[in-house]
Amino acid sequence: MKIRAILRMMKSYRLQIAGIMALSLLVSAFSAITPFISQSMIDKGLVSVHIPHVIYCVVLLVLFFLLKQIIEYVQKKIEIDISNDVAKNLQMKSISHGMKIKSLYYKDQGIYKIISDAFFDINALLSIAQSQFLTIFILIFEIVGIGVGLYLLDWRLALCVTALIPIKYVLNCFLSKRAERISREVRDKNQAYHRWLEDVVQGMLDVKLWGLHDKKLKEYGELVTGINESSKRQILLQAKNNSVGASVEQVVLTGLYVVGAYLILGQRLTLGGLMAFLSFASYLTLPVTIFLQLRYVLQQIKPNLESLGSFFQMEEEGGGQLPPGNTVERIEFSHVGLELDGKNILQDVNFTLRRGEKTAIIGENGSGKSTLINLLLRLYEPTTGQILLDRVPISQYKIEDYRKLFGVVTQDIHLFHASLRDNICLDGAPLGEEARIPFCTDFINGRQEGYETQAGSGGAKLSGGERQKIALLRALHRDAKIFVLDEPTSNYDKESDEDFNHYIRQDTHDFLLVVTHRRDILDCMDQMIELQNGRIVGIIKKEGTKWQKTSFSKPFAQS
Ligand SMILES: Nc1ncnc2c1ncn2[C@@H]1O[C@H](COP(=O)(O)OP(=O)(O)OP(=O)(O)O)[C@@H](O)[C@H]1O
Repeated sequence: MKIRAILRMMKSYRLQIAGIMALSLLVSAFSAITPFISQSMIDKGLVSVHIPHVIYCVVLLVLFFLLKQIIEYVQKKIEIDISNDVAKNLQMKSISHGMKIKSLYYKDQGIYKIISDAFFDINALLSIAQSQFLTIFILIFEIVGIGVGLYLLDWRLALCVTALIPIKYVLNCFLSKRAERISREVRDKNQAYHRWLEDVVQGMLDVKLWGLHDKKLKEYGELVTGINESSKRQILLQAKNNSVGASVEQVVLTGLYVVGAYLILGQRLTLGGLMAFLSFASYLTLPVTIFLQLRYVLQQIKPNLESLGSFFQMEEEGGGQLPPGNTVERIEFSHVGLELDGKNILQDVNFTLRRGEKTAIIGENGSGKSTLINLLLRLYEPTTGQILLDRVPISQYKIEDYRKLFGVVTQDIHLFHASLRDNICLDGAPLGEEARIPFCTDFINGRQEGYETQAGSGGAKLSGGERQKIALLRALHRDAKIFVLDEPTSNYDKESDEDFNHYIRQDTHDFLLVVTHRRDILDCMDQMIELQNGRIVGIIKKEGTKWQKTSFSKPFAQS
Protein backbone atom coordinates (compact mmCIF):
# COMPACT_ATOMS: atom_id res chain seq x y z
CA MET A 1 0.00 0.00 0.00
CA LYS A 2 1.34 3.36 -1.00
CA ILE A 3 0.61 6.77 0.44
CA ARG A 4 -0.99 7.51 -2.95
CA ALA A 5 -3.54 4.76 -2.29
CA ILE A 6 -4.59 6.48 0.93
CA LEU A 7 -4.82 9.81 -0.83
CA ARG A 8 -6.94 8.13 -3.53
CA MET A 9 -9.25 6.97 -0.75
CA MET A 10 -9.59 10.60 0.35
CA LYS A 11 -10.90 11.46 -3.12
CA SER A 12 -14.45 10.58 -2.17
CA TYR A 13 -14.26 13.21 0.59
CA ARG A 14 -13.30 16.05 -1.74
CA LEU A 15 -16.43 18.04 -0.85
CA GLN A 16 -15.71 17.90 2.86
CA ILE A 17 -12.05 18.67 2.28
CA ALA A 18 -13.07 21.64 0.09
CA GLY A 19 -15.26 22.76 3.01
CA ILE A 20 -12.31 22.53 5.37
CA MET A 21 -10.19 24.52 2.92
CA ALA A 22 -12.82 27.24 2.55
CA LEU A 23 -13.11 27.61 6.31
CA SER A 24 -9.33 27.63 6.55
CA LEU A 25 -9.19 30.50 4.04
CA LEU A 26 -11.39 32.51 6.39
CA VAL A 27 -9.11 31.72 9.31
CA SER A 28 -6.14 32.69 7.18
CA ALA A 29 -7.66 36.09 6.40
CA PHE A 30 -8.21 36.71 10.13
CA SER A 31 -4.69 35.53 10.88
CA ALA A 32 -3.05 37.82 8.33
CA ILE A 33 -4.47 40.95 9.96
CA THR A 34 -4.03 39.83 13.58
CA PRO A 35 -0.34 40.94 13.87
CA PHE A 36 -1.29 44.37 12.51
CA ILE A 37 -4.07 44.77 15.10
CA SER A 38 -1.57 43.85 17.83
CA GLN A 39 0.95 46.34 16.49
CA SER A 40 -1.67 49.06 16.29
CA MET A 41 -2.88 48.30 19.83
CA ILE A 42 0.64 48.65 21.26
CA ASP A 43 1.84 51.64 19.20
CA LYS A 44 -1.37 53.70 18.93
CA GLY A 45 -3.15 52.45 22.05
CA LEU A 46 -0.77 51.36 24.82
CA VAL A 47 2.25 53.59 24.07
CA SER A 48 0.01 56.67 23.50
CA VAL A 49 -2.34 55.58 26.36
CA HIS A 50 -5.35 55.81 24.06
CA ILE A 51 -7.82 53.59 25.93
CA PRO A 52 -10.71 53.59 23.37
CA HIS A 53 -8.25 52.37 20.70
CA VAL A 54 -7.01 49.63 23.03
CA ILE A 55 -10.62 48.54 23.70
CA TYR A 56 -11.41 48.64 19.98
CA CYS A 57 -8.40 46.45 19.20
CA VAL A 58 -9.16 44.06 22.08
CA VAL A 59 -12.77 43.66 20.88
CA LEU A 60 -11.53 42.95 17.37
CA LEU A 61 -8.96 40.41 18.61
CA VAL A 62 -11.53 38.65 20.83
CA LEU A 63 -14.03 38.57 17.98
CA PHE A 64 -11.51 37.09 15.58
CA PHE A 65 -10.44 34.61 18.22
CA LEU A 66 -14.04 33.47 18.85
CA LEU A 67 -14.73 33.15 15.13
CA LYS A 68 -11.56 31.12 14.71
CA GLN A 69 -12.63 28.82 17.56
CA ILE A 70 -16.05 28.22 15.96
CA ILE A 71 -14.48 27.53 12.57
CA GLU A 72 -11.92 25.19 14.11
CA TYR A 73 -14.69 23.30 15.91
CA VAL A 74 -16.56 22.77 12.64
CA GLN A 75 -13.33 21.72 10.95
CA LYS A 76 -12.56 19.26 13.73
CA LYS A 77 -16.00 17.71 13.34
CA ILE A 78 -15.55 17.22 9.60
CA GLU A 79 -12.04 15.91 10.22
CA ILE A 80 -13.26 13.26 12.70
CA ASP A 81 -16.00 12.13 10.30
CA ILE A 82 -13.50 11.73 7.48
CA SER A 83 -10.88 9.90 9.54
CA ASN A 84 -13.48 7.56 11.08
CA ASP A 85 -14.78 6.77 7.62
CA VAL A 86 -11.29 6.18 6.22
CA ALA A 87 -10.49 3.91 9.19
CA LYS A 88 -13.71 1.94 8.74
CA ASN A 89 -13.19 1.59 4.97
CA LEU A 90 -9.65 0.37 5.44
CA GLN A 91 -10.71 -2.14 8.08
CA MET A 92 -13.64 -3.39 5.99
CA LYS A 93 -11.31 -3.73 3.01
CA SER A 94 -8.87 -5.71 5.14
CA ILE A 95 -11.51 -8.06 6.54
CA SER A 96 -12.99 -8.58 3.08
CA HIS A 97 -9.54 -9.25 1.61
CA GLY A 98 -8.70 -11.52 4.54
CA MET A 99 -11.80 -13.61 3.80
CA LYS A 100 -10.94 -13.86 0.10
CA ILE A 101 -7.21 -14.58 0.10
CA LYS A 102 -6.07 -18.04 -0.87
CA SER A 103 -6.23 -20.57 1.95
CA LEU A 104 -2.56 -21.42 1.59
CA TYR A 105 -1.73 -18.13 3.31
CA TYR A 106 -3.83 -19.24 6.29
CA LYS A 107 -1.88 -22.47 6.54
CA ASP A 108 1.36 -20.61 6.47
CA GLN A 109 0.73 -17.83 8.98
CA GLY A 110 -2.71 -18.30 10.57
CA ILE A 111 -5.57 -16.05 9.63
CA TYR A 112 -5.88 -14.44 13.07
CA LYS A 113 -2.29 -13.29 12.79
CA ILE A 114 -2.73 -12.07 9.22
CA ILE A 115 -5.78 -9.95 10.10
CA SER A 116 -4.35 -8.74 13.42
CA ASP A 117 -1.16 -7.62 11.65
CA ALA A 118 -3.23 -5.71 9.09
CA PHE A 119 -5.30 -4.06 11.83
CA PHE A 120 -2.17 -3.16 13.76
CA ASP A 121 -0.72 -1.50 10.67
CA ILE A 122 -3.97 0.36 9.96
CA ASN A 123 -4.18 1.59 13.54
CA ALA A 124 -0.54 2.66 13.58
CA LEU A 125 -1.08 4.42 10.30
CA LEU A 126 -4.25 6.16 11.36
CA SER A 127 -3.22 7.08 14.86
CA ILE A 128 -0.25 8.94 13.44
CA ALA A 129 -1.82 10.11 10.22
CA GLN A 130 -5.14 11.12 11.79
CA SER A 131 -3.48 13.66 14.03
CA GLN A 132 -1.20 15.04 11.34
CA PHE A 133 -2.60 14.95 7.82
CA LEU A 134 -5.83 16.89 8.18
CA THR A 135 -4.37 19.23 10.76
CA ILE A 136 -1.82 20.14 8.16
CA PHE A 137 -4.51 21.00 5.61
CA ILE A 138 -6.20 23.15 8.21
CA LEU A 139 -3.06 24.87 9.43
CA ILE A 140 -1.54 25.62 6.04
CA PHE A 141 -3.88 28.50 5.30
CA GLU A 142 -3.57 30.00 8.74
CA ILE A 143 0.19 29.77 8.57
CA VAL A 144 0.35 31.32 5.12
CA GLY A 145 -1.82 34.19 6.38
CA ILE A 146 0.35 34.87 9.40
CA GLY A 147 3.57 34.36 7.41
CA VAL A 148 2.54 37.02 4.89
CA GLY A 149 1.59 39.35 7.75
CA LEU A 150 4.97 38.87 9.46
CA TYR A 151 7.02 39.41 6.29
CA LEU A 152 5.09 42.62 5.74
CA LEU A 153 5.70 43.63 9.36
CA ASP A 154 9.47 43.16 9.15
CA TRP A 155 11.19 41.12 6.45
CA ARG A 156 14.62 41.19 8.23
CA LEU A 157 13.30 39.52 11.37
CA ALA A 158 11.33 37.11 9.20
CA LEU A 159 14.54 36.15 7.36
CA CYS A 160 16.29 35.41 10.68
CA VAL A 161 13.53 32.99 11.56
CA THR A 162 13.78 31.38 8.12
CA ALA A 163 17.40 30.46 8.93
CA LEU A 164 15.91 27.78 11.18
CA ILE A 165 14.80 25.74 8.17
CA PRO A 166 18.12 24.06 7.20
CA ILE A 167 19.00 23.37 10.86
CA LYS A 168 15.68 21.69 11.46
CA TYR A 169 15.93 19.76 8.19
CA VAL A 170 19.31 18.17 9.03
CA LEU A 171 18.06 17.25 12.50
CA ASN A 172 14.92 15.74 11.05
CA CYS A 173 16.82 13.65 8.47
CA PHE A 174 18.89 12.10 11.22
CA LEU A 175 15.99 11.36 13.55
CA SER A 176 13.49 10.13 10.93
CA LYS A 177 15.89 7.38 9.80
CA ARG A 178 16.01 6.14 13.38
CA ALA A 179 12.23 6.50 13.64
CA GLU A 180 11.80 4.15 10.68
CA ARG A 181 14.15 1.58 12.20
CA ILE A 182 12.36 1.59 15.54
CA SER A 183 8.93 1.51 13.89
CA ARG A 184 10.02 -1.58 11.93
CA GLU A 185 11.07 -3.14 15.22
CA VAL A 186 7.73 -2.32 16.86
CA ARG A 187 5.86 -3.82 13.89
CA ASP A 188 7.94 -7.04 13.87
CA LYS A 189 7.51 -7.52 17.60
CA ASN A 190 3.76 -7.01 17.31
CA GLN A 191 3.60 -9.56 14.50
CA ALA A 192 5.48 -12.08 16.65
CA TYR A 193 3.01 -11.33 19.45
CA HIS A 194 -0.02 -11.95 17.17
CA ARG A 195 1.49 -15.25 16.03
CA TRP A 196 2.06 -16.30 19.64
CA LEU A 197 -1.46 -15.28 20.66
CA GLU A 198 -3.08 -17.24 17.82
CA ASP A 199 -1.03 -20.30 18.69
CA VAL A 200 -1.73 -20.21 22.41
CA VAL A 201 -5.43 -19.33 22.14
CA GLN A 202 -5.97 -22.26 19.80
CA GLY A 203 -3.93 -24.56 22.00
CA MET A 204 -5.42 -23.43 25.34
CA LEU A 205 -6.57 -26.95 26.23
CA ASP A 206 -3.08 -28.29 25.68
CA VAL A 207 -1.66 -25.51 27.81
CA LYS A 208 -3.79 -26.88 30.63
CA LEU A 209 -3.21 -30.57 29.92
CA TRP A 210 0.55 -30.27 29.57
CA GLY A 211 1.01 -27.77 32.39
CA LEU A 212 2.38 -25.08 30.11
CA HIS A 213 0.96 -22.15 32.10
CA ASP A 214 4.30 -20.90 33.49
CA LYS A 215 6.18 -21.45 30.25
CA LYS A 216 3.58 -19.60 28.18
CA LEU A 217 3.27 -16.82 30.76
CA LYS A 218 7.05 -16.34 30.60
CA GLU A 219 6.92 -16.21 26.80
CA TYR A 220 4.08 -13.68 27.00
CA GLY A 221 6.02 -11.53 29.47
CA GLU A 222 9.07 -11.54 27.20
CA LEU A 223 7.01 -10.59 24.15
CA VAL A 224 5.23 -7.76 25.95
CA THR A 225 8.49 -6.47 27.46
CA GLY A 226 10.01 -6.45 23.97
CA ILE A 227 7.05 -4.51 22.55
CA ASN A 228 7.05 -2.07 25.48
CA GLU A 229 10.76 -1.40 25.16
CA SER A 230 10.52 -0.68 21.44
CA SER A 231 7.38 1.44 21.90
CA LYS A 232 9.13 3.36 24.68
CA ARG A 233 12.09 4.05 22.38
CA GLN A 234 9.66 5.14 19.69
CA ILE A 235 7.87 7.60 22.00
CA LEU A 236 11.14 8.90 23.47
CA LEU A 237 12.59 9.47 20.01
CA GLN A 238 9.49 11.44 19.09
CA ALA A 239 9.88 13.46 22.32
CA LYS A 240 13.58 13.99 21.53
CA ASN A 241 12.65 15.15 18.04
CA ASN A 242 10.14 17.60 19.46
CA SER A 243 12.29 18.98 22.26
CA VAL A 244 15.50 19.37 20.22
CA GLY A 245 13.47 21.09 17.49
CA ALA A 246 11.77 23.34 20.03
CA SER A 247 15.08 24.21 21.73
CA VAL A 248 16.75 25.24 18.46
CA GLU A 249 13.69 27.31 17.65
CA GLN A 250 13.67 28.93 21.08
CA VAL A 251 17.33 29.96 20.77
CA VAL A 252 16.65 31.65 17.42
CA LEU A 253 13.42 33.29 18.60
CA THR A 254 15.05 34.62 21.76
CA GLY A 255 17.88 35.97 19.62
CA LEU A 256 15.25 38.04 17.82
CA TYR A 257 15.19 40.42 20.84
CA VAL A 258 18.78 41.38 20.07
CA VAL A 259 18.11 41.87 16.35
CA GLY A 260 14.87 43.71 17.22
CA ALA A 261 16.73 46.02 19.64
CA TYR A 262 19.18 47.02 16.88
CA LEU A 263 16.30 47.67 14.47
CA ILE A 264 14.46 49.82 17.05
CA LEU A 265 17.69 51.72 17.77
CA GLY A 266 18.07 52.44 14.05
CA GLN A 267 14.37 53.44 14.05
CA ARG A 268 13.61 50.81 11.45
CA LEU A 269 11.07 49.07 13.70
CA THR A 270 8.65 50.19 16.40
CA LEU A 271 8.35 48.48 19.80
CA GLY A 272 4.81 47.44 18.86
CA GLY A 273 6.12 45.94 15.66
CA LEU A 274 8.72 43.91 17.57
CA MET A 275 6.22 42.73 20.20
CA ALA A 276 3.66 41.78 17.54
CA PHE A 277 6.33 39.98 15.53
CA LEU A 278 7.57 38.05 18.56
CA SER A 279 4.12 36.94 19.61
CA PHE A 280 3.46 35.45 16.15
CA ALA A 281 7.02 34.53 15.11
CA SER A 282 6.62 30.87 15.99
CA TYR A 283 3.92 30.66 13.31
CA LEU A 284 6.56 31.40 10.73
CA THR A 285 8.50 28.27 11.66
CA LEU A 286 5.33 26.24 11.94
CA PRO A 287 5.11 25.28 8.24
CA VAL A 288 8.68 23.99 8.39
CA THR A 289 8.04 22.24 11.69
CA ILE A 290 4.90 20.64 10.31
CA PHE A 291 6.41 19.57 7.01
CA LEU A 292 9.44 18.10 8.73
CA GLN A 293 7.13 16.45 11.22
CA LEU A 294 5.20 15.02 8.30
CA ARG A 295 8.45 13.71 6.82
CA TYR A 296 9.24 12.12 10.18
CA VAL A 297 5.76 10.62 10.35
CA LEU A 298 5.96 9.22 6.81
CA GLN A 299 9.29 7.63 7.62
CA GLN A 300 7.80 6.19 10.79
CA ILE A 301 4.75 4.69 9.07
CA LYS A 302 6.81 3.30 6.18
CA PRO A 303 7.13 -0.19 7.75
CA ASN A 304 3.36 -0.26 8.40
CA LEU A 305 2.64 0.84 4.84
CA GLU A 306 5.00 -1.85 3.58
CA SER A 307 3.43 -4.70 5.48
CA LEU A 308 -0.09 -3.48 4.74
CA GLY A 309 1.02 -3.41 1.10
CA SER A 310 2.20 -7.05 1.33
CA PHE A 311 -1.11 -7.98 2.93
CA PHE A 312 -3.13 -6.40 0.13
CA GLN A 313 -0.86 -8.07 -2.41
CA MET A 314 -1.78 -11.52 -1.12
CA GLU A 315 -3.60 -13.16 -3.99
CA GLU A 316 -7.34 -13.57 -3.70
CA GLU A 317 -9.16 -16.72 -4.74
CA GLY A 318 -11.36 -16.76 -7.79
CA GLY A 319 -10.67 -15.49 -11.24
CA GLY A 320 -13.22 -17.38 -13.36
CA GLN A 321 -16.56 -15.85 -14.35
CA LEU A 322 -18.47 -18.79 -15.88
CA PRO A 323 -21.65 -19.84 -14.07
CA PRO A 324 -21.85 -23.62 -13.54
CA GLY A 325 -24.75 -25.43 -15.25
CA ASN A 326 -27.86 -26.70 -13.48
CA THR A 327 -26.61 -30.26 -13.51
CA VAL A 328 -23.14 -31.73 -13.23
CA GLU A 329 -22.40 -34.83 -15.28
CA ARG A 330 -18.69 -35.35 -14.87
CA ILE A 331 -15.77 -34.49 -12.63
CA GLU A 332 -12.33 -35.21 -13.98
CA PHE A 333 -8.84 -35.04 -12.45
CA SER A 334 -6.32 -34.89 -15.27
CA HIS A 335 -2.63 -35.35 -14.35
CA VAL A 336 -3.18 -33.31 -11.20
CA GLY A 337 -0.14 -32.61 -9.06
CA LEU A 338 0.41 -30.37 -6.06
CA GLU A 339 3.65 -29.20 -4.55
CA LEU A 340 3.68 -27.44 -1.18
CA ASP A 341 6.80 -26.23 0.61
CA GLY A 342 8.91 -28.05 -1.99
CA LYS A 343 7.20 -31.36 -1.26
CA ASN A 344 5.08 -33.30 -3.76
CA ILE A 345 1.81 -33.79 -1.92
CA LEU A 346 -0.05 -35.20 -4.95
CA GLN A 347 1.41 -36.49 -8.21
CA ASP A 348 -0.18 -37.33 -11.54
CA VAL A 349 -3.66 -37.94 -10.15
CA ASN A 350 -6.06 -39.12 -12.87
CA PHE A 351 -9.66 -40.26 -12.46
CA THR A 352 -13.15 -39.45 -13.66
CA LEU A 353 -16.35 -39.41 -11.61
CA ARG A 354 -19.73 -39.65 -13.32
CA ARG A 355 -23.10 -38.44 -12.17
CA GLY A 356 -24.79 -40.83 -9.74
CA GLU A 357 -21.54 -42.41 -8.56
CA LYS A 358 -20.71 -42.82 -4.91
CA THR A 359 -16.95 -42.73 -4.45
CA ALA A 360 -14.76 -43.43 -1.42
CA ILE A 361 -11.25 -42.04 -1.19
CA ILE A 362 -9.08 -44.26 0.93
CA GLY A 363 -5.44 -44.46 1.93
CA GLU A 364 -3.14 -44.24 4.87
CA ASN A 365 -2.54 -41.09 6.95
CA GLY A 366 -0.86 -38.33 4.99
CA SER A 367 -1.49 -40.02 1.63
CA GLY A 368 -3.20 -36.86 0.30
CA LYS A 369 -6.95 -37.60 0.62
CA SER A 370 -7.99 -34.29 2.24
CA THR A 371 -5.66 -32.40 -0.07
CA LEU A 372 -7.42 -33.94 -3.05
CA ILE A 373 -10.75 -32.72 -1.66
CA ASN A 374 -9.27 -29.28 -1.01
CA LEU A 375 -8.21 -29.11 -4.64
CA LEU A 376 -11.72 -30.00 -5.77
CA LEU A 377 -13.14 -27.30 -3.46
CA ARG A 378 -10.62 -24.83 -4.92
CA LEU A 379 -9.03 -24.23 -1.55
CA TYR A 380 -5.74 -25.09 -3.28
CA GLU A 381 -4.78 -24.84 -6.95
CA PRO A 382 -3.00 -27.70 -8.72
CA THR A 383 0.66 -27.09 -9.51
CA THR A 384 0.32 -29.32 -12.57
CA GLY A 385 -2.62 -30.74 -14.52
CA GLN A 386 -6.19 -29.63 -14.12
CA ILE A 387 -9.56 -30.51 -12.66
CA LEU A 388 -12.51 -30.34 -15.03
CA LEU A 389 -16.18 -30.10 -14.31
CA ASP A 390 -18.21 -31.07 -17.35
CA ARG A 391 -14.99 -30.70 -19.38
CA VAL A 392 -14.43 -27.10 -18.25
CA PRO A 393 -11.44 -26.34 -15.97
CA ILE A 394 -12.93 -25.53 -12.56
CA SER A 395 -10.82 -22.35 -12.35
CA GLN A 396 -13.04 -20.88 -15.09
CA TYR A 397 -16.18 -20.98 -12.95
CA LYS A 398 -17.11 -18.09 -10.73
CA ILE A 399 -15.85 -19.26 -7.35
CA GLU A 400 -18.89 -18.27 -5.24
CA ASP A 401 -21.27 -20.12 -7.62
CA TYR A 402 -18.89 -23.06 -7.97
CA ARG A 403 -18.73 -23.56 -4.19
CA LYS A 404 -22.53 -23.55 -4.04
CA LEU A 405 -22.42 -26.86 -5.90
CA PHE A 406 -20.97 -28.48 -2.79
CA GLY A 407 -22.34 -29.70 0.50
CA VAL A 408 -19.26 -30.36 2.63
CA VAL A 409 -18.42 -31.94 5.97
CA THR A 410 -14.79 -31.15 6.73
CA GLN A 411 -12.48 -33.13 9.00
CA ASP A 412 -11.99 -30.25 11.46
CA ILE A 413 -15.46 -28.93 12.13
CA HIS A 414 -16.01 -25.37 13.18
CA LEU A 415 -19.42 -24.30 14.45
CA PHE A 416 -20.19 -20.62 14.83
CA HIS A 417 -20.98 -19.08 18.21
CA ALA A 418 -24.72 -19.24 17.55
CA SER A 419 -27.73 -21.54 17.96
CA LEU A 420 -27.79 -25.02 16.39
CA ARG A 421 -30.49 -23.76 14.02
CA ASP A 422 -28.30 -20.88 12.84
CA ASN A 423 -25.39 -23.27 12.42
CA ILE A 424 -27.47 -25.57 10.22
CA CYS A 425 -29.34 -22.91 8.26
CA LEU A 426 -26.33 -20.80 7.33
CA ASP A 427 -28.22 -19.34 4.36
CA GLY A 428 -31.02 -18.11 6.63
CA ALA A 429 -33.62 -20.42 4.98
CA PRO A 430 -35.84 -22.46 7.34
CA LEU A 431 -35.01 -26.05 8.24
CA GLY A 432 -35.94 -28.48 5.49
CA GLU A 433 -35.93 -32.23 4.90
CA GLU A 434 -32.72 -32.58 6.90
CA ALA A 435 -34.71 -32.04 10.09
CA ARG A 436 -36.20 -35.51 9.50
CA ILE A 437 -33.02 -37.53 9.96
CA PRO A 438 -33.43 -39.03 13.44
CA PHE A 439 -29.87 -40.23 13.96
CA CYS A 440 -28.74 -36.60 13.58
CA THR A 441 -31.65 -34.73 15.11
CA ASP A 442 -32.62 -36.89 18.10
CA PHE A 443 -30.00 -35.29 20.32
CA ILE A 444 -31.23 -31.81 19.34
CA ASN A 445 -34.89 -32.61 20.04
CA GLY A 446 -33.82 -34.12 23.36
CA ARG A 447 -32.42 -30.78 24.51
CA GLN A 448 -34.64 -28.42 26.45
CA GLU A 449 -33.91 -25.58 24.03
CA GLY A 450 -33.96 -27.80 20.96
CA TYR A 451 -32.63 -26.05 17.87
CA GLU A 452 -32.09 -22.87 19.90
CA THR A 453 -29.37 -24.56 21.97
CA GLN A 454 -26.17 -22.55 21.77
CA ALA A 455 -23.20 -24.28 20.16
CA GLY A 456 -20.61 -22.34 22.20
CA SER A 457 -17.31 -21.05 20.89
CA GLY A 458 -16.40 -23.12 17.84
CA GLY A 459 -19.06 -25.65 18.90
CA ALA A 460 -17.35 -26.34 22.24
CA LYS A 461 -20.65 -27.03 24.01
CA LEU A 462 -21.24 -30.09 21.85
CA SER A 463 -19.53 -33.47 21.82
CA GLY A 464 -17.34 -34.46 18.88
CA GLY A 465 -20.07 -36.74 17.44
CA GLU A 466 -22.75 -34.06 17.94
CA ARG A 467 -20.61 -31.53 16.11
CA GLN A 468 -20.26 -33.95 13.21
CA LYS A 469 -24.03 -34.44 13.13
CA ILE A 470 -24.66 -30.68 12.98
CA ALA A 471 -22.04 -30.46 10.21
CA LEU A 472 -23.85 -33.20 8.29
CA LEU A 473 -27.22 -31.43 8.71
CA ARG A 474 -25.63 -28.20 7.55
CA ALA A 475 -24.26 -29.88 4.44
CA LEU A 476 -27.65 -31.49 3.74
CA HIS A 477 -29.47 -28.20 4.25
CA ARG A 478 -27.81 -26.84 1.12
CA ASP A 479 -29.31 -27.95 -2.16
CA ALA A 480 -25.93 -29.24 -3.34
CA LYS A 481 -25.05 -31.36 -6.36
CA ILE A 482 -21.79 -32.70 -4.97
CA PHE A 483 -21.74 -34.09 -1.46
CA VAL A 484 -18.25 -34.25 0.05
CA LEU A 485 -17.65 -35.88 3.41
CA ASP A 486 -14.15 -35.98 4.95
CA GLU A 487 -14.14 -38.54 7.77
CA PRO A 488 -17.72 -37.56 8.64
CA THR A 489 -18.38 -40.27 11.24
CA SER A 490 -15.04 -40.58 13.03
CA ASN A 491 -16.74 -39.70 16.35
CA TYR A 492 -20.06 -41.49 15.81
CA ASP A 493 -21.22 -44.26 18.15
CA LYS A 494 -21.87 -47.67 16.61
CA GLU A 495 -25.61 -47.15 16.23
CA SER A 496 -25.26 -43.74 14.59
CA ASP A 497 -22.62 -45.23 12.34
CA GLU A 498 -25.03 -47.90 11.11
CA ASP A 499 -27.79 -45.33 10.62
CA PHE A 500 -25.39 -43.13 8.68
CA ASN A 501 -24.43 -46.02 6.39
CA HIS A 502 -28.08 -46.80 5.81
CA TYR A 503 -28.79 -43.14 5.04
CA ILE A 504 -25.83 -42.79 2.69
CA ARG A 505 -26.91 -45.85 0.72
CA GLN A 506 -30.06 -43.91 -0.26
CA ASP A 507 -28.30 -40.61 -0.86
CA THR A 508 -29.52 -38.89 -4.01
CA HIS A 509 -26.85 -36.24 -4.59
CA ASP A 510 -25.41 -36.26 -8.13
CA PHE A 511 -22.02 -37.09 -6.65
CA LEU A 512 -21.03 -38.47 -3.28
CA LEU A 513 -17.37 -38.38 -2.25
CA VAL A 514 -16.38 -39.80 1.12
CA VAL A 515 -12.89 -39.74 2.58
CA THR A 516 -12.80 -42.58 5.04
CA HIS A 517 -10.75 -45.09 6.97
CA ARG A 518 -13.91 -47.07 7.86
CA ARG A 519 -14.44 -50.28 5.98
CA ASP A 520 -18.18 -50.51 6.70
CA ILE A 521 -18.94 -47.34 4.72
CA LEU A 522 -17.29 -48.90 1.69
CA ASP A 523 -20.21 -51.27 1.22
CA CYS A 524 -22.41 -48.29 0.33
CA MET A 525 -20.00 -47.05 -2.36
CA ASP A 526 -19.76 -47.72 -6.09
CA GLN A 527 -16.03 -47.23 -6.32
CA MET A 528 -12.92 -46.56 -4.30
CA ILE A 529 -9.89 -44.49 -5.15
CA GLU A 530 -6.86 -45.52 -3.17
CA LEU A 531 -4.01 -43.09 -2.57
CA GLN A 532 -0.51 -43.79 -1.39
CA ASN A 533 2.16 -41.11 -0.94
CA GLY A 534 0.16 -38.71 -3.08
CA ARG A 535 -0.33 -41.11 -5.98
CA ILE A 536 -3.34 -43.18 -6.97
CA VAL A 537 -2.44 -46.82 -6.53
CA GLY A 538 -5.82 -48.26 -7.34
CA ILE A 539 -9.32 -47.51 -8.59
CA ILE A 540 -11.59 -50.29 -7.47
CA LYS A 541 -15.13 -50.56 -8.77
CA LYS A 542 -17.96 -52.60 -7.37
CA GLU A 543 -19.40 -55.17 -9.69
CA GLY A 544 -22.40 -56.77 -8.05
CA THR A 545 -21.18 -57.44 -4.53
CA LYS A 546 -17.53 -57.91 -5.50
CA TRP A 547 -14.83 -55.28 -5.76
CA GLN A 548 -13.00 -55.30 -9.05
CA LYS A 549 -9.73 -53.51 -9.37
CA THR A 550 -9.76 -51.69 -12.70
CA SER A 551 -6.32 -50.10 -12.79
CA PHE A 552 -2.91 -49.75 -11.19
CA SER A 553 -0.55 -52.22 -9.74
CA LYS A 554 -0.97 -52.42 -5.99
CA PRO A 555 -3.21 -55.33 -4.98
CA PHE A 556 -6.21 -54.36 -2.90
CA ALA A 557 -7.73 -56.68 -0.37
CA GLN A 558 -11.40 -57.32 -1.08
CA SER A 559 -13.77 -56.32 1.67
N1 LIG B 1 -0.21 -26.51 3.71
C1 LIG B 1 0.61 -27.55 3.69
N2 LIG B 1 1.93 -27.35 3.56
C2 LIG B 1 2.79 -28.38 3.52
N3 LIG B 1 2.41 -29.67 3.59
C3 LIG B 1 1.10 -29.93 3.72
C4 LIG B 1 0.13 -28.89 3.77
N4 LIG B 1 -1.09 -29.47 3.90
C5 LIG B 1 -0.89 -30.80 3.92
N5 LIG B 1 0.42 -31.09 3.82
C6 LIG B 1 1.02 -32.42 3.77
O1 LIG B 1 0.35 -33.15 2.77
C7 LIG B 1 0.25 -34.51 3.09
C8 LIG B 1 -1.16 -35.01 2.83
O2 LIG B 1 -2.01 -34.43 3.78
P1 LIG B 1 -3.57 -34.79 3.81
O3 LIG B 1 -4.18 -34.00 4.87
O4 LIG B 1 -4.11 -34.65 2.45
O5 LIG B 1 -3.52 -36.32 4.18
P2 LIG B 1 -4.73 -37.33 4.43
O6 LIG B 1 -4.56 -38.45 3.46
O7 LIG B 1 -6.02 -36.64 4.41
O8 LIG B 1 -4.36 -37.82 5.88
P3 LIG B 1 -5.29 -38.30 7.10
O9 LIG B 1 -5.80 -39.67 6.79
O10 LIG B 1 -4.34 -38.32 8.23
O11 LIG B 1 -6.37 -37.29 7.26
C9 LIG B 1 0.71 -34.63 4.53
O12 LIG B 1 2.00 -35.23 4.53
C10 LIG B 1 0.79 -33.22 5.03
O13 LIG B 1 1.89 -33.06 5.89
